[in-house]
Amino acid sequence: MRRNAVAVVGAAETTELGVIPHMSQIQLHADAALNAIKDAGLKLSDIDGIATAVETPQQLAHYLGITPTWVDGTSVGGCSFMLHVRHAAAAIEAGLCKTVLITHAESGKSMIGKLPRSIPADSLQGQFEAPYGVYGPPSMFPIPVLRYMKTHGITHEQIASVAVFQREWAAKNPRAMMKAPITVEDVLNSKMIAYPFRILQCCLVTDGGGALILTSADRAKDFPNKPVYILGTGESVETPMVSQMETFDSSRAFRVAGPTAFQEAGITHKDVDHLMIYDAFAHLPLYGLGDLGFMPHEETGKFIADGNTRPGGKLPMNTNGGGLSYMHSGMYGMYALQESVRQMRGIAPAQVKDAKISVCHGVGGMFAASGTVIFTNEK
Ligand SMILES: CC(=O)CC(=O)SCCNC(=O)CCNC(=O)[C@H](O)C(C)(C)COP(=O)(O)OP(=O)(O)OC[C@H]1O[C@@H](n2cnc3c(N)ncnc32)[C@H](O)[C@@H]1OP(=O)(O)O
Repeated sequence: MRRNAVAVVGAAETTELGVIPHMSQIQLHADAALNAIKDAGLKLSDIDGIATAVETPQQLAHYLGITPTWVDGTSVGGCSFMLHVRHAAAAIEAGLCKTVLITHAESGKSMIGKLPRSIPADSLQGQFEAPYGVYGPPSMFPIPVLRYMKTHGITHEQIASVAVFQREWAAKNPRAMMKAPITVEDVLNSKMIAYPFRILQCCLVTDGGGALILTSADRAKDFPNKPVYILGTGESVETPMVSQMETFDSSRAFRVAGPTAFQEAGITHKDVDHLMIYDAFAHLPLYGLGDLGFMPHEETGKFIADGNTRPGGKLPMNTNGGGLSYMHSGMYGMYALQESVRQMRGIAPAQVKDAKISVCHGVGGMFAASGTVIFTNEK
């Protein structure tokens, strides 16, 4: 895909975030979508492409009353929206549509208009993992981490520091759910959820959503906001079963998606001003830093614990507070995309000064899938 050929011209979250029991999931979708369309200065009828996961494109088109010429219902968990950006950019470049709405929302906390997730008995996970008690993220995600720690010499304190520094970012963000300062000791003394993860190392369960509007860069100058260009993208999948990962020391999907995006963008790691690494649980930024090639895995824990990703650090990461402190199950990867776009527009609550390149990396279905988008505000 050509660099900078497609731009984000609209971006918005739901009006409220957190606990929203008076809105159903599809209403949250519509709220995010209408806010993004307004942000782009468009009308609903201008949208000719829809990408969405969890709710299907047809449900969303019906609810919004539009008839798109291009749809994408790719649903690979939390990074679906990174893949939607990649697919939408390709579709716009190919002339299949002009203006794409990517939207995601969930009533993750209030469960209004949403069925609880279940693992089908006839799926691979249902047959070979769930019967052994590995059921759902808090019991699946922690399995590889002990092997990761042992192989790469990572300590519990280093992983706890991810939560501590993200809370520092969250304290600067009025919309973050959790803002009170925490220490490494607080994290390691908080309620045990699934060893080794304590509650402060697990993402929040919330209601909310967000949406993006993409169009060709040639048209982007006609929109009210500073365009944010798509410099590079990558995607991959490995396996839905944590027991079948090639290795616990690394994610194969990360190692494909991340470098593909860097290669497409034509940048090196030194060019990155701002980084979002999807943090459903506190260890994921370590895997991301290693697998995306920022540094060897052995150095990731020390790099974070030394404060390099905290406010004022040399690689600002998860600057809205991330899934651990901003909000998570509700927006999934959309919270990371929204923050990358805000940073590139220069309007983030904790704005990184002069940031020109933002890398946004997502994970889906535990380590099953991965998507990376590299944004820039310079054409
Ligand atoms: C799907 C993909 O593709 C990839 C992914 O993203 S997977 C991730 C999907 N999301 C998850 O798995 C969510 C993980 N988190 C959780 O399940 C829950 O937060 C949890 C099990 C960790 C805690 O739930 P719980 O024990 O029922 O806590 P709960 O009784 O709701 O709250 C107790 C207190 O802790 C707080 N709290 C709850 N979760 C918290 C969290 N994650 N971090 C910090 N504080 C939290 C609450 O605000 C509450 O505080 P008050 O007492 O002051 O009101």
